[in-house]
Amino acid sequence: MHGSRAFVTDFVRGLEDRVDELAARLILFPPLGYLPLLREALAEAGLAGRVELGGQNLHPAPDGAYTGECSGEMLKDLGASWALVGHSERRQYAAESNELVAEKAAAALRAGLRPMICVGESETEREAGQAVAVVTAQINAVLDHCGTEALASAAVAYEPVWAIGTGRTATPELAQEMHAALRGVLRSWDESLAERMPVLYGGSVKAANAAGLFAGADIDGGLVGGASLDPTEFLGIAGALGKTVSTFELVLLMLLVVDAIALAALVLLQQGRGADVGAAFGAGAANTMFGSSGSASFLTKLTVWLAIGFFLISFGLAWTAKERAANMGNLGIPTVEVAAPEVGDVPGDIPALEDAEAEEQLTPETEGVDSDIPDL
Ligand SMILES: O=C[C@H](O)COP(=O)(O)O
Repeated sequence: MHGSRAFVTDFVRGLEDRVDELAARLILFPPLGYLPLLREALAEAGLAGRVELGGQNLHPAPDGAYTGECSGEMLKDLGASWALVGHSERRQYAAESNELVAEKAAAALRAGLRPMICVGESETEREAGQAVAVVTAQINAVLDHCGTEALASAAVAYEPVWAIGTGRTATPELAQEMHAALRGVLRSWDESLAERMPVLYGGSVKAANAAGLFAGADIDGGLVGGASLDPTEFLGIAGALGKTVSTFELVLLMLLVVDAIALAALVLLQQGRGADVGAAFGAGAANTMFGSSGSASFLTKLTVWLAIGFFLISFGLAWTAKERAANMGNLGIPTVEVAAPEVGDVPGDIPALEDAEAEEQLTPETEGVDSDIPDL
């Protein structure tokens, strides 16, 4: 519950020139009242197709006498394509049960929205060694209610309650361990779904820690709260998911192509050397164009310089590719396809973290700001 009309327009202004270079898929979940304004501002900035929108909550019913509520159908009508379900603050402050969250996920699917299913354990649950069991029950409730086929378009967000808006970020190792456990639960339902379903991490993600978190093999992106209120932070976090080819790289690529063509032409030209080279420029060219020593030495020098240029440009491209790869833990949410439903047993052997280990892995950081406008 952050923001204002002015904030929305300023936020989009802060994004507009810098979104194109990002490889990450971006979804904004504004407070409901600002959804139309944000949609309009994004369209004006030319970002309508680039940034997706989602609702922070929805009612399970499609319509009816539910004062103060908003249905999935209404969110869709307002331009949303996603809906958050089971956010820890909804679970905590609105007492949303696993069953209600599952109904909301089904309502989102019915309305043609993609559910972002939030799961996460409280500090007490973690200290009791129940972290994996809690998130397993949370995700199972949704899978059981909706079925794996319907959930092919969904995403999961693991957001440990103790890390939300507290500045206490899960270490990359702890986050990866929980994500691997979640992936294991998904796999127990459907192997294909487990591979395709994006599992995002949320909980005091910042530009400074995003790359480390996103490097986890099972961490496909972030559900960002407080840090997303600052466009620069937001872009920094999204940038940790990779960037598209920069203008510099494009220029290098073009130079490489021109260099390669020139090099190939010169090599072919010099195949006959001497008189043949001169002949290529017309009668007497060898003595008039390149001096008495002939064109061969000039062409040889040119070839050498082009070859040097070729290697330098190649090294430049290799360096830029390396830099990009270093920041590319993941390219964002992959396209999701419908997977065949196949309900299996839920594994009961996923290890919970020991208390001492969990305590050690809770890393205190600076105070964070709680928010409701996450991104991926
Ligand atoms: O909705 C976002 C998550 O609750 C994370 O929030 P946070 O980044 O402020 O900790």
